[in-house]
Amino acid sequence: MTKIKIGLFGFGVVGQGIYEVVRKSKNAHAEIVKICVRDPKKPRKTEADPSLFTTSVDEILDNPNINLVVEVIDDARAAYDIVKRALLRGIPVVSGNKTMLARNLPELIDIQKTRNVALLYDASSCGSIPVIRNLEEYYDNDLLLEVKGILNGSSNYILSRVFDHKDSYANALAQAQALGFAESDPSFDIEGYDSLFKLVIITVHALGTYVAPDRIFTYGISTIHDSDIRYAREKNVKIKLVAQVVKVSDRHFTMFVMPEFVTPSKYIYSVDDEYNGVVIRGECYDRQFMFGKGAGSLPTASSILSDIMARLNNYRYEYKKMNYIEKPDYTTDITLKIYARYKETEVQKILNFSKIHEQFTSEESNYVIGDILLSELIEKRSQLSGKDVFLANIPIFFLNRD
Ligand SMILES: NC(=O)C1=CN([C@@H]2O[C@H](COP(=O)(O)OP(=O)(O)OC[C@H]3O[C@@H](n4cnc5c(N)ncnc54)[C@H](OP(=O)(O)O)[C@@H]3O)[C@@H](O)[C@H]2O)C=CC1
Ligand SMILES: N[C@@H](CC=O)C(=O)O
Repeated sequence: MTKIKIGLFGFGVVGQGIYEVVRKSKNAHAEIVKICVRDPKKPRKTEADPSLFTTSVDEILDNPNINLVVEVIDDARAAYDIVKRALLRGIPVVSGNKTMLARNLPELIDIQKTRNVALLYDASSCGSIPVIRNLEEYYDNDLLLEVKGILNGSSNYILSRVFDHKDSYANALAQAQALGFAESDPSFDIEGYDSLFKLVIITVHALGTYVAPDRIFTYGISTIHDSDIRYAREKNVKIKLVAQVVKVSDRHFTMFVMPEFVTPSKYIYSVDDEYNGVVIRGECYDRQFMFGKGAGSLPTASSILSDIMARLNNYRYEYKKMNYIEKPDYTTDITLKIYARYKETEVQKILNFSKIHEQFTSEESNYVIGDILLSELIEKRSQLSGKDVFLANIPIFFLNRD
């Protein structure tokens, strides 16, 4: 069996976890031979031989002994450059970088095909949960109707702390950062972009279709207010940041990321802290549920280790669903029922609701519950930025056969 010789990019939260799990694993037949970082002198929790460190990308890419690149850096542009160069040289890559992947997947898929080289990235979506390989291999048919869930550990950790432990939002965010769950720029977590990037990747493996991130409605949790939490408690629901890709008819699917009111009967209601939960719904089997740690050093590293081991058997994604004869098209022409809470901003002057179900005004805050087109939300998204508006989806069942 060929030993895997790894050139590792990044030695932060995830990189150090990889170093630990590779050392622990007796059957990995893998060894980290070089580690590229920004600052080799930086003090780190995990001790590694100083001679392993470099700041030179070429020192890894030009090393003929290295037969696998593992990329876990927090700079998406630099990551794109490293991963593309490695693949073009025929060096297989394992990456956990969802920002880089979601922005560049079509090109990276093309390079994998033309250069006959593998890029694996299960750790990029839902940390330790093997969601990508399952969607790619097990759900390799067109019975899949929906993939929906909590894809971001940090925002879920914050919501759990605020909701269940009455912690302050700022404190909970600081904890998510200290525990290594949050992105270097935590606005990616709390504004929903991290969930969005994961959803883009998941959709490629669920339905065989790439939708560029800027075409997808994304709303985060940063504007959540005590009154939203009170409202949810009164209704006996929890607020979760939910990402979903759903077939709305035989010919169309939709996708979006936004907070959602979740009732106790739903699997994701009990997904707390940094855990993620993914519900997969299909034509003949109703629902299946995957649950596990979505962020953190060792959980993420264990997923990277699984991809490293998969390379021992030359595993690669085949993107079979991209070649399906009939694939559903992306639509934003669907109606959602949403809760919009605001104080100063006159939401109804910005958002055009097709139907109002409920309205409430008070000195502290106001809300409206109404029906609205997803396309309208996308069009008006920029007008809501920086405003005192919190949105939450009130789920409805979509599938109408056409
Ligand atoms: N944290 C988590 O739970 C998860 C993270 N991920 C993803 O993994 C990646 C890494 O995350 P995480 O470990 O948390 O981030 P950290 O900030 O902890 O570590 C980032 C590492 O990248 C290195 N780095 C940054 N830019 C460069 C560059 N241009 N060349 C070489 N090295 C560079 C840094 O070097 P230096 O140390 O010298 O500054 C650091 O070692 C991100 O893409 C993230 O989205 C995925 C799943 C879970
Ligand atoms: N910041 C991410 C890390 C894992 O992907 C998260 O909180 O889920």
